[in-house]
Amino acid sequence: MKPMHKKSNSGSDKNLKNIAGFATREVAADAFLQVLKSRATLEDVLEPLKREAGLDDRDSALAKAIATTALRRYGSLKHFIYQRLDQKHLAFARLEAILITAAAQILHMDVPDRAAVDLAVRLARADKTLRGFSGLTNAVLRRIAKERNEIAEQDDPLLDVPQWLQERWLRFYGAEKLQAIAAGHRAGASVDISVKSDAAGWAKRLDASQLVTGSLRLGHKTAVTELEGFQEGEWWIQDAAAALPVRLLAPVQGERIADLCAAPGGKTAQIAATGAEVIAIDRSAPRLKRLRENMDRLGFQVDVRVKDILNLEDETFDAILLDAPCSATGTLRRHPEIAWTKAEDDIAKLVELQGKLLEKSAGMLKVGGRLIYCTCSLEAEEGENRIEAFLAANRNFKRIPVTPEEISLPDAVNANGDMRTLPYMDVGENLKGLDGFFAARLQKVAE
Ligand SMILES: C[S@@+](CC[C@H](N)C(=O)[O-])C[C@H]1O[C@@H](n2cnc3c(N)ncnc32)[C@H](O)[C@@H]1O
Repeated sequence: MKPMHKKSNSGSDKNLKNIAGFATREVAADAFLQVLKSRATLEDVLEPLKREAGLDDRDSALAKAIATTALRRYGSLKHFIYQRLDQKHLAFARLEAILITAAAQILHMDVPDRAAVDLAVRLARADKTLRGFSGLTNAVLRRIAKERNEIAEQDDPLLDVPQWLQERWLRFYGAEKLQAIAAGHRAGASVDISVKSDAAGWAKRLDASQLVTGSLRLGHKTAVTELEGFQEGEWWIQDAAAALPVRLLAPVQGERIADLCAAPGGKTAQIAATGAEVIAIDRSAPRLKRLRENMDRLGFQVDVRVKDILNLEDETFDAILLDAPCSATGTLRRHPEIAWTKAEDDIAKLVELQGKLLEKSAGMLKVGGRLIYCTCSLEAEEGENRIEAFLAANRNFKRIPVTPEEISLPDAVNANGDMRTLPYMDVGENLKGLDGFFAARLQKVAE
């Protein structure tokens, strides 16, 4: 759904707004609200809001951090705010957004309580509809600040997981893993990178840690575009888990490999780096534009095609990577809004599409060829069950089990030999967390 670009209901009181930090808080609260209302991504709604408000880079980064924290902690912040209100439901969603984004700053960010409370009160007073709630805003937020220790004692990562996701993860993973997944999502995500070569050398040059899986992890917040090797195309940003499916594919120089659902191209780059010929296909022209820019920076030659996979003409490949569209519930660490913008119904629709894409991919593979199917979802229907159903219906395919040694993550291989990473897993000494990914490796054994 398209994000709304509705103007906030602000009044014209210049004195209220003319204070440092007001515009940043307004952008954060409105972005939070628009994400929930439009079921859009935070990135999509933030851009126009930041531009309209004329925020500089520093304020843009703060607005993004506030909105991200508020979305990551939405369930618990709402819980603790309503505990301190007489009513069960606030009639105005924008008031709730102001309270939640302010509570996020008070409880989870390095923002002075006074600034967070004062700016929230100003936001309420500057909005004609909410003017009468400025006293309530002040009282609730002051209580949140005063009772932070009590709140911390009652806090539980499960509060930030919607009920429908909790039920699914409890069924599939059990109570202990459910709790660990919820904690993993709260921890957020670092910036991981994949390098063309010399991982140890780049770890030193970038002051990064080398993960057991081979990716590098940045421990600092320097803008990546300013780091050594970025402009020169020596490396690219890619979550440690997202880098594993191509490791399982193990492309060989000279092979013709189809990268299906390729954009924006993290996996395309990995395949191209091996010297294999890559045909990168995706139906989204804007996302493929980003893929082309990425490949240009990295200096990789890739055959890029804007096409719906389901409408591809007959053509065969030595190997195929199918990174299917999915609910992306494995990426809540970096996109916390997904917990609140996706619904259970979405999964059934995606599962149907994944099944069709798998069947289509199977038809385009030569006999003896490898097929990697992967999704960044934690849902069994989009991973384990999808592959079981496919293998049951396609006797000409067999699984080539993944071994723990291949990916250096002993806990990330299930009993069937499929890869299943979870957001809380250890990826090195004192290094935790990667996206939740599923990957299966199949081989076509007969026509
Ligand atoms: C998980 S993302 C791919 C991420 C990418 N492989 C990477 O590593 O950067 C899924 C992609 O599938 C594409 N897609 C969804 N349905 C498609 C279809 N029927 N045909 C082609 N591409 C499709 C979307 O445009 C999206 O870019």
